Amino acid sequence: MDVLEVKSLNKVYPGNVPYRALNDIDLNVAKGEFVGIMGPSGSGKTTLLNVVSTIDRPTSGHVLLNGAAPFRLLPEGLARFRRRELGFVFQSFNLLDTMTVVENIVLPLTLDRMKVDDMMDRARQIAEKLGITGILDKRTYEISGGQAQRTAIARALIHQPQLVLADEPTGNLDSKSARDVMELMSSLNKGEGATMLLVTHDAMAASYCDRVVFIKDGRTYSEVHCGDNRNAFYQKILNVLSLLGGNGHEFPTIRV
Ligand SMILES: Nc1ncnc2c1ncn2[C@@H]1O[C@H](COP(=O)(O)OP(=O)(O)OP(=O)(O)O)[C@@H](O)[C@H]1O
Repeated sequence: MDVLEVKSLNKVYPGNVPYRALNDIDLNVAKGEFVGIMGPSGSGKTTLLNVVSTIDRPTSGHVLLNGAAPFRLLPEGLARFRRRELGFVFQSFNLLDTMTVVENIVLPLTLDRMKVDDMMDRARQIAEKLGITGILDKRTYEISGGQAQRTAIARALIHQPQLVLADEPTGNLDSKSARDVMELMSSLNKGEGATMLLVTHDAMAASYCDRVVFIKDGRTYSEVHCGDNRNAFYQKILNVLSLLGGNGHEFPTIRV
C-alpha cells in the first residue's frame, strides 16, 4: 500500500476573488520512496505540503496516509495523528532555543511520555547516524546551520514516522552544508526506509530524490525519475525547470 495517496485534490482559498491554488492533483508516494516537489514560485507547493501535512484542509479530494483519512478525525485525534505519523523538517530549522540539541531531538517522544532512558538510547542512535553526537548537550545558538538542520532531521525521524515532510530544508544553508544534509537525508531514506516528501527550489537537493514531480499553476506538469545516474537526473531536472519558465529570481538556489 502507498504511504501517501492524494486523489483529485483541490484547494481554493476563499476571498473576494477566490483563488484555486491546487487543481485536481493526484500524487502517490510508495513506502520507502523519496519524492521531490518542484515548481515556480506561487505554483502551489507549500499549499500541497500543508494539505498533505494536515495543517490545512482541502476544498475537495482525498488525502490518505497509510490508508487512513486524517481529515475525518476530530481536532485532538488529528493533532495526535500528525505528531505520531508525520515528521517535519523546515527551512528555518524550528528548533526550540531554550533547549539543548538532545532535548530538541527527543521532543516527539516526550509528548508520548516514553521512558527517559529509552528516549536517550534512541537519541544517541539517530545522532550517530547524523554525525551530531558531539553536540548533543549544546544549546541551539552554539551550533552551525548545518548542525541545526541535522538536529531537526533527527527530531523528524526519532519517532519513526510514516512520512517525513521537508519544506526547503537546504534553503538556509551554504552549498557544502546543503549537500551534507541531502546526503544524510538520502542515506536515512535508503538505510532506514524512511519515506520522504521534499519541497525545494534547489535542483541539487532535488537530485537526491528517486523522483521529482513538477507543478505549475496548481496542476501536475511533469515528472522525472532518477534511474541509476544522479548527474543525468540533475540535468533532467534543470531541463524541466527551464521549460517551466522559471527565471533566476524564482529558482535562486540552483547550483552547478
Ligand atoms: N492563505 C492564502 N490565501 C489566499 N491565497 C493564498 C494563500 N496561501 C497561498 N495563496 C496563493 O496560492 C498560490 C500558491 O501558493 P503557495 O505558497 O502554495 O506557492 P509555492 O509554490 O509554495 O510558492 P513559493 O515557492 O513562492 O513558496 C499563490 O498564488 C498564493 O498567492
